[in-house]
Amino acid sequence: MVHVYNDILSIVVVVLIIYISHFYYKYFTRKNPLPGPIPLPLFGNLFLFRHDIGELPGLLQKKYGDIFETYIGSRKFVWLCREDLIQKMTTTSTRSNFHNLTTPDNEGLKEVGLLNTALVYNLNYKTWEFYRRFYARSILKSSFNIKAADCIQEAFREMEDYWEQLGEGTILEFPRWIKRFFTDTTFLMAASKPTYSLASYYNSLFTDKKVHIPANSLKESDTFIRAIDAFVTSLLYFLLLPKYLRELPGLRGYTNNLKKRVEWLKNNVRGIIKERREEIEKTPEDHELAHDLLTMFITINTSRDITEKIADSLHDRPMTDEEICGNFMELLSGGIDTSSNSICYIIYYLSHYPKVKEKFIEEIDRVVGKDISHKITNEDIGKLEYCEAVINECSRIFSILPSVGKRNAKPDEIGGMTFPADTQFFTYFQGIHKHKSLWTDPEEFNPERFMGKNGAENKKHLYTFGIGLRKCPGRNLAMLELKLTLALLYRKYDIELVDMNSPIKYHTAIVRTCDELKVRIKKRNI
Ligand code: HEM
Repeated sequence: MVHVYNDILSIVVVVLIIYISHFYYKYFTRKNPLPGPIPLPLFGNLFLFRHDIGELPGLLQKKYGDIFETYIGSRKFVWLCREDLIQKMTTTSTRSNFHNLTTPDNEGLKEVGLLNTALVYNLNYKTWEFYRRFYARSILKSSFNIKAADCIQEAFREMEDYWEQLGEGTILEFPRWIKRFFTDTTFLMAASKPTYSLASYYNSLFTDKKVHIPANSLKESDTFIRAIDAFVTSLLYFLLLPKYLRELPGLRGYTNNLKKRVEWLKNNVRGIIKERREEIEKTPEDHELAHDLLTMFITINTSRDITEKIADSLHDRPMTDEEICGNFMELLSGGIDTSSNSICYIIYYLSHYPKVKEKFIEEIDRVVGKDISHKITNEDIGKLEYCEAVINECSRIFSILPSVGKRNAKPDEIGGMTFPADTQFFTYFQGIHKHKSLWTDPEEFNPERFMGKNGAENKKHLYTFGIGLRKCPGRNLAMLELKLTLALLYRKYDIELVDMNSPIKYHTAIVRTCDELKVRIKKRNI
């Protein structure tokens, strides 16, 4: 018996040695070798990802230069950290050679049901163009900005009421509040429906006066937030991690949990769509329908269409429930984490740069006025130039999405090297945003670089909202949300960090997520 075991063990060892030798033979004789950490068989450089994935490429850039490679499992990823290396990706035509990172047969995305469902992982340009057209004629329109500004101010008033109840000077865990705030505003804009997420967070604190929330909503709103988080994580997790790693004993539970939460979100959104369809059917033809994104999705190219002439000969059909569901989920996930985390980092930087903060508040007082009952208009927001420069500078120095993935359809040349079709690239925006060839004193927080005559030129090198064809369709709305929220906060309040010595605490899962930012909020003496 012992002999049999020894024989099996010898075979296993021989197979392993052959496998590892073959792996390294292939690795060291690969075409177009780039510098980068040496991968392990089966795992690649996965263990390096114990570092934050926003920071890791920066560390590797210092060691290996502006173009290097890493491996996840056996998949190779080429990192591009200098602006000239991503130039070919700036083209906005669907005939561009550079597309989203996914492939038409990505098994992970198929498994979680996120392939070709909406915009992000859609490789079918006929439907992708239809949805992009929808964004262009809805969210990017100024008429939608009016609705957005109303929703933001409504949710802000609610948040202030809770702060008032908690008492001035109470320490607030700001990332929790602002995420709830953007969840409520985004949902109000998208579906004119309350999610009670601010209310449920307030009720979860030790407060005397609880807010009345309809039964079930409290639990639903927390599950909802967790489901959106799972959705965002899944976008990267299922795209990149091969099945054999997702199914490892330590990861299987996590994988299943993500799938369960994404499924919960889908079912919930399907329910919301069904409810709204019924409401629309019951509304007489001569009555106005709710002016929100959900109604736009449902009525597009129907007799009740409330969108602005989206139809053309190529896009003249209504959307199916599954299309609406996919787009609605992306809309929610695209807008909440990005905006709420941006606000946290802006508060952090403003607190550490008092002169910038002074100028920033001076502009808000000048443009919006000190009358806090004044409803901030879109015209006011348009005039907040320095505020926009602060947002831009913050996203340069601490990029909220440090990198995005791209893939070439045909062989292409980058940096003097020819890459075969289907090479997987990561454009490392954070590296570009701090590259000495582009920026003077890149480590210095200086919003002035986005003001005046140099400002417009510098903005061309800022990739906050991505690049080329897939550039963020929510960018105008995002800018409006950030400027308005900052104006509402700073026109009325002094925001102090509780610990000025603490570095920013965050982790990156696509978006750099602020884990902790304790603040004290007091009314300003105005
Ligand atoms: C501060 C806020 C935001 C930032 C920093 C941001 C950033 C980005 C970036 C970097 C991309 C990837 C672009 C690329 O692949 O090159 C993207 C795509 C996208 N964003 Fe945003 N975004 C923000 C807000 C929003 C909002 C408010 C929405 C929705 C209303 C939204 C919806 C989307 C969608 C649907 C895509 C996928 C586009 C496609 O693949 O065609 N984002 N965003």
